[in-house]
Amino acid sequence: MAIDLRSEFQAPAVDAAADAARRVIDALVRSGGMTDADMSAIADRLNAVADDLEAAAPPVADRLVDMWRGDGITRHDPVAGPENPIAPPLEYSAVDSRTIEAVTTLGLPYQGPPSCVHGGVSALLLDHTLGVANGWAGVSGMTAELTLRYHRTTPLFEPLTVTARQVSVDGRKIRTTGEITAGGGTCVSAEGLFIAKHPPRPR
Ligand SMILES: CCCCCCCCCCCC(=O)SCCNC(=O)CCNC(=O)[C@H](O)C(C)(C)COP(=O)(O)OP(=O)(O)OC[C@H]1O[C@@H](n2cnc3c(N)ncnc32)[C@H](O)[C@@H]1OP(=O)(O)O
Repeated sequence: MAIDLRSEFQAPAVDAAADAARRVIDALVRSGGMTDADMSAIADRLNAVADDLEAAAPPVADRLVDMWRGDGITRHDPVAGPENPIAPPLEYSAVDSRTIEAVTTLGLPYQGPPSCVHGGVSALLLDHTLGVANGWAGVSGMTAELTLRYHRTTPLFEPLTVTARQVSVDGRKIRTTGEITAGGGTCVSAEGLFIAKHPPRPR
């Protein structure tokens, strides 16, 4: 069952623009210096798009309030946020009442070792996914500790399954585990300690 706690804030045109930006990021990294494209002209065109966006954008303080409307999963975060071009984005499904998963395939912008996912990117995906699992299970908090074990390299260009499960809640201490698997094998596993605390939302 797909987890969709943000349907009231759907913005298909915004998501489509973010998707286009993801294509641009991927194509830029893929091109590097090995392209016949006129990169100076492309830089001018991209800057023209940024000029249009900046001219029409709200003050940051107003946007921060807007980002934190509602109580569900955010739309702007760097892992699952459909409106954030640096998010793959992950789309979560419920496995059971305390477990969630998402399947994603990462490309060149997320590379660390040759043809493999950067370890910091794996940490980002797991931190956030453990946090969302906590929200899904009903008690969430902030990351106090995140312990990772990199069992083997995590491949680019192959489907990755990112899973997280809330294991226990003891007072304010929430313990959550997760892993990234590829082809049925564990690439990265994570253990997190979260403390039930919620910074005030911008108003
Ligand atoms: C649907 C919605 C989806 C929502 C989905 C959203 C998903 C987003 C997920 C993103 C997660 C993040 O990246 S969060 C961002 C990264 N994390 C942070 O920035 C956190 C920075 N740290 C802090 O703000 C603070 O240190 C806290 C909140 C972690 C704890 O501070 P505190 O609230 O003052 O609590 P404090 O009294 O110190 O500690 C409470 C108890 O926890 C223990 N404790 C505290 N920290 C630790 C620690 N590192 N290791 C061990 N134990 C610790 C203390 O010993 C104490 O135990 P005892 O004496 O009671 O036994």
